[in-house]
Amino acid sequence: MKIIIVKNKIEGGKKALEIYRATLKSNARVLGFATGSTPLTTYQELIKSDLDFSQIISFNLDEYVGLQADDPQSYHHYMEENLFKFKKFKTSFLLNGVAVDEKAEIRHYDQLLEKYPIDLQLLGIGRNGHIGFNEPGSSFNERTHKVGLTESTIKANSRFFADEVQVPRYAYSMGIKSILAAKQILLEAYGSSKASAVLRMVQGPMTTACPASILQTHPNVTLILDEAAASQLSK
Ligand SMILES: N[C@@H]1[C@@H](O)[C@H](O)[C@@H](COP(=O)(O)O)O[C@@H]1O
Repeated sequence: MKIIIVKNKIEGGKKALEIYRATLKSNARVLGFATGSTPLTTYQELIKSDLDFSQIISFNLDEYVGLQADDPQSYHHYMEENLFKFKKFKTSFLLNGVAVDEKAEIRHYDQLLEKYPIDLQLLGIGRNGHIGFNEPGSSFNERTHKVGLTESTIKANSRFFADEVQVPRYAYSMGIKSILAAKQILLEAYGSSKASAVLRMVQGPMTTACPASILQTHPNVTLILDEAAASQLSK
């Protein structure tokens, strides 16, 4: 894993932009995006940049089950507001949170991912080490699937909702196997609340108890961390 330490998430966004620039230059055609507060400065840098995404296909990691695309808390809405309305993409694939046939939706997403392999997957990390919505205990061998969210994730994500009761209890997520299939992975983590998850991801044993620890096996992972998120790593 290549680790880049930055002062803060603003600087992190600028470093991430350099990585996107290099990736697009090397003819990448498919980008995988993430949601949450972490990638926001990266999206701001992409928006301000001269990068052209009009020939780029994008995927998103996950979506809440039960939320319509235009629901303000949906990840569709997040992507629209924070990136897509400013930068035009060729096509953007997201899981449909209100699909009537859940199994067909999952199968379809896997087929799309197989057809358009991801060149660069952006990730955040949950405080419990989850990536996408692959919670502790998730199999390393799963592709897209439906997950029940843990209490800690529901609590952490409730800050985006009026109250905790409104946080959906289920989500669709690309699985660990789909994430590992990306040619390159960029994970960003900022703030002391992520320090223990970062430690377990980088220096802990590889275990499903910390889903992000599997990234130790991927040949091309870059971490952008601020000093607080990196504070528990041994030098
Ligand atoms: N499904 C998302 C993850 O993709 C994200 O990485 C995580 C951390 O969010 P934040 O960046 O807001 O800390 O939250 C959610 O659970």
